Order: sequence, then C-alpha cells, then structure tokens
Amino acid sequence: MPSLPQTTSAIALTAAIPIIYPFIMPLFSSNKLPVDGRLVAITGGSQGMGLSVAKLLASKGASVAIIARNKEKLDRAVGEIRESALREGQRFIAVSADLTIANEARRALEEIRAWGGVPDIVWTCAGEAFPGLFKDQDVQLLEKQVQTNYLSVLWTAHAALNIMTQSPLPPQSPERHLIFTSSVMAFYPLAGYNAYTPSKAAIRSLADGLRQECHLYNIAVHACFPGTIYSPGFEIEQLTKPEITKILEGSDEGQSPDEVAKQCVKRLEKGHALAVSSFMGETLRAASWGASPRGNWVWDTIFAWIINVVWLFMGPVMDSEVVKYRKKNGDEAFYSAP
Ligand SMILES: NC(=O)C1=CN([C@@H]2O[C@H](COP(=O)(O)OP(=O)(O)OC[C@H]3O[C@@H](n4cnc5c(N)ncnc54)[C@H](OP(=O)(O)O)[C@@H]3O)[C@@H](O)[C@H]2O)C=CC1
Ligand SMILES: CCCCCCCCCCCCCCCC(=O)[C@@H](N)CO
Repeated sequence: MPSLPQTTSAIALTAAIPIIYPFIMPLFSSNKLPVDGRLVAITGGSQGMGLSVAKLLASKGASVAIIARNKEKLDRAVGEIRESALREGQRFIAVSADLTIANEARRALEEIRAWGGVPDIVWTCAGEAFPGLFKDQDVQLLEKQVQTNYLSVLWTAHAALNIMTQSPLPPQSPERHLIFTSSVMAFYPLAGYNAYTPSKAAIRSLADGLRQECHLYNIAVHACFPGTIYSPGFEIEQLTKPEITKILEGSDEGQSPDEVAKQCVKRLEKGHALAVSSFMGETLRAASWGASPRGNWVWDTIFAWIINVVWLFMGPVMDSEVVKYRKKNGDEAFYSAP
C-alpha cells in the first residue's frame, strides 16, 4: 500500500502535468510555417488583414505576390510590402484578378508561377461582408457574398493545388501550405451576418476536408478565424450594419489588421490547423471543435469542457439580447407591409 504522502504527491504530480504542459511544450517546438526565402501568394493582399499578412511575411524574408481587383490599391500595397522586406533579393508582385471567376483565379496563380515559381504558401484573405437582416437583403446581395467569401476561396484553392502538385518539393524542404481566412462567426453565427457567415463556415469545412486529402501531397491546410478587424472593409460594413448586430458583436474588442496578422502567424508557426487571433476566438473555437485537430491538446480539451458549461448560459444570454431589442422596438417593428 502506498503511504498517504506518496499518494498525495502522485495526485499533485498528475494534476500538475496539464498545468505545466502548455508552458513547457513550446520550448521543444520548431517553426511550422517557415517563410524565409519562400514564395507566398496572398489574396486580398492590397488592404486590411491581407496587406498586414503580406508585410509581416516580407519582414520574415518571404517573397510575396498579392492578388486583388483594384490596380491602384495593389500598386500602393506592393510599395508598402517592399518597405517591410528583411533583405535585398526578395521579390514582390501584384496581380489584378476577380477571384469570384474560376478562370481568373487560375490565371492569377499561373502568372505568379511564371514570375517566381510555384508558390510555397497560398493564403486567402479576400472576402467582404454586407451586414443586414437576411429577409431584407435582395437575392443578388446574398449571392454576391457567397461568391466573394466562398467561391473565391474554392477557386483559389483548386488552382493552387493544381499548380502545387505539378512539381514535388525537393527532399528535406519544409512542406507547402494552403491557408484560408474564415471568421470567428464560423464557430458562432450572429444575427445580421447570415449572408456572409455560412460561407465562412464552409471555408472551415473545406479546410478540414482538404487537410485530410492533402496529406497525399504533403501540403498542410489551415484556416484562420479573426474576430472584428478594424480594416477598410470593416468601415464599409458599418454603413449597413443593423443596430442589433452592433449590440451582439459589441463584446468583441476588435483588433488592428497588423495585430490579427501577428496573432494568426504566431499560431500557424506553432502548427495550429485552426488559428484564432484572440482569447475570444479561443472561447468560440472551444465550443466548436468537433473533429478538427487541436493545437495544444491538453489545454484545448480542458478549455472545451469549461466552455461547454459556460455556453449553457452564454447562448441564452446572447439570444435574449435579440428578444430585448424586439420588445424595445415593439413586436411589429420588424414586420414589413405585404
Ligand atoms: N473585417 C472584419 O471584421 C473581419 C474580416 N474577416 C475576414 O478577413 C479577411 C480580411 O478582411 P479585411 O481585413 O476586413 O479585408 P478588407 O475588406 O479590408 O479587404 C478585402 C481585400 O480583398 C480583396 N477582394 C475583395 N473581393 C475580391 C475579389 N472578388 N477578387 C479579388 N480580391 C478581392 C480586396 O481588394 P479589391 O477590392 O481591390 O479586389 C481587398 O484587398 C476577409 O476574408 C474577411 O471576410 C474575418 C473576420 C472579421
Ligand atoms: C464565453 C464566451 C463569450 C463570448 C460571447 C460571444 C461574443 C460574440 C462576438 C462575435 C464577434 C463577431 C466578429 C465578427 C467578425 C466578422 O467576421 C465581420 N466583421 C465580418 O467582416
């Protein structure tokens, strides 16, 4: 029979493992997203988060190609990205393309390959939100948001994989990556974003499915999940955002595009398959892990247990905000005349 002190120390040690594990593990881990000397293609790289990602990766030694529609914005962005370069010899290019068109996504990536070789990393940041109450938005606006937020990623991923799988990497090279940008709302949808959020959830699903398939080619697939980003795109979405949506998302502090880029890259360097950019992102992801690969399995498991309980209360609290808002405005306020 073990003595009482022996039993107590065994229990204490067992309890300590999950607590110290998250602090010790990083000491043994390597950078899972090396970019120095590699070529990165970034969609939506002309402003907001995409531009911040481009500048950050340039500062880490990457050559960068950005893709978006507006030529002037692209040219201005390339200038900024070049200023962030780590050293001479890094190369930068902008390609104008509307990624909602499949052939255009293919052409843009072919152009980049002809200029600088097969991209090692393709990161999709292009996207846009036009918030509004679902029933009040016309069907063209609903369709447009599926096109810019989902189809642009589908076409880019398809073109990227076809190009990446034409020439295998030399042995010992770090793996290639596909990185998509989703949103925390893929984990927790909010009223007023229902034309946008399902496309972001589809991106998460595409990342999870392609991650498995791309083991065939040794290509790693990830998705990022920012909360509010104070970007040029955000300014535009504020113009049509319903008041109730502002109330619901009010508990999110928001981050600058540079901060989002930094936080996502930090987590991608640790190898996270689902990279959030803030603690709020961690809480929403924890409620929604499903079968997706964990980052730090000890912490992510314990945190998911805690959030499961917290969410029993938080879900109804968020919903009650909408009911409160209806009652404040009168039950008929949101009905329209036939
Ligand atoms: N802002 C926010 O609060 C949040 C944003 N996100 C997502 O993060 C990503 C970055 O957002 P944000 O920083 O706000 O970006 P912005 O809206 O500020 O910029 C969007 C970028 O995408 C490009 N783009 C848009 N449509 C197309 C298209 N059809 N073809 C090619 N390029 C296109 C734009 O250039 P151009 O117009 O010239 O084509 C621009 O470079 C997006 O995917 C967004 O959905 C996620 C969570 C929160
Ligand atoms: C215990 C946990 C409590 C958490 C409470 C829930 C808070 C939800 C906040 C959601 C913020 C949504 C940001 C929208 C980002 C976006 O994608 C758009 N701006 C589109 O560009």
